[in-house]
Amino acid sequence: MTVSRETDPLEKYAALIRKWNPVINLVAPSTLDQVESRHIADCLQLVTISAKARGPWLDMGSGGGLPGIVLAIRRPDLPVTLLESDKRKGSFLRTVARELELTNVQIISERIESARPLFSSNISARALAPLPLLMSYVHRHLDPRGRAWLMKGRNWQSEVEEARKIWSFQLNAHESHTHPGAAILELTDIRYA
Ligand SMILES: C[S@@+](CC[C@H](N)C(=O)[O-])C[C@H]1O[C@@H](n2cnc3c(N)ncnc32)[C@H](O)[C@@H]1O
Repeated sequence: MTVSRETDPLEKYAALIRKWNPVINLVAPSTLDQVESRHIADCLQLVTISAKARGPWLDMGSGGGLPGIVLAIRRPDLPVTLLESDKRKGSFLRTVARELELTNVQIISERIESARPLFSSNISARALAPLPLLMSYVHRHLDPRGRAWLMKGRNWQSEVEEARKIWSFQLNAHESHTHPGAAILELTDIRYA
């Protein structure tokens, strides 16, 4: 998957990340030259594997909008909510939504654990929290028939083992093509064990 220059809104998004990053630290400064090849490409994998997803989508702890903004750009048919407690990141996300004319995006600047439950059909999170804690966030905001898409690093198997001590769920792990050993965990039927 490549991001073509100039015409693609993803390229405008990458430019906004580069512009704001010195002020807000949206991605690690050491990865700023890899916004497209690392961060956006990582999120485009989620867009591909979730192609059949329908209904409202919630991205928790969106930060600079990864993967929520990428998803909103590529899936204009989905209403996408970005839940991010950091007010400055919220300002950045509002700027991106306005400049890219993303009419399917809503931003909520609250904490995940105190925001009113959203009962979303889909939930994503990237680099947010260890899986056992993340599951409690997902459980609060996911429709019981919904699907969670959790982007985890190479420790994902041990995180799943830990989470299964508290939670029961169906798991489909999609291997990452951008980060060796990492995976996107697709979870359904989430309940207390
Ligand atoms: C490490 S960053 C990852 C951001 C983005 N998902 C990414 O992959 O670049 C985690 C983000 O989650 C937000 N966050 C952490 N805990 C949160 C909470 N309890 N409620 C809302 N946002 C939270 C932080 O403000 C931060 O922007």
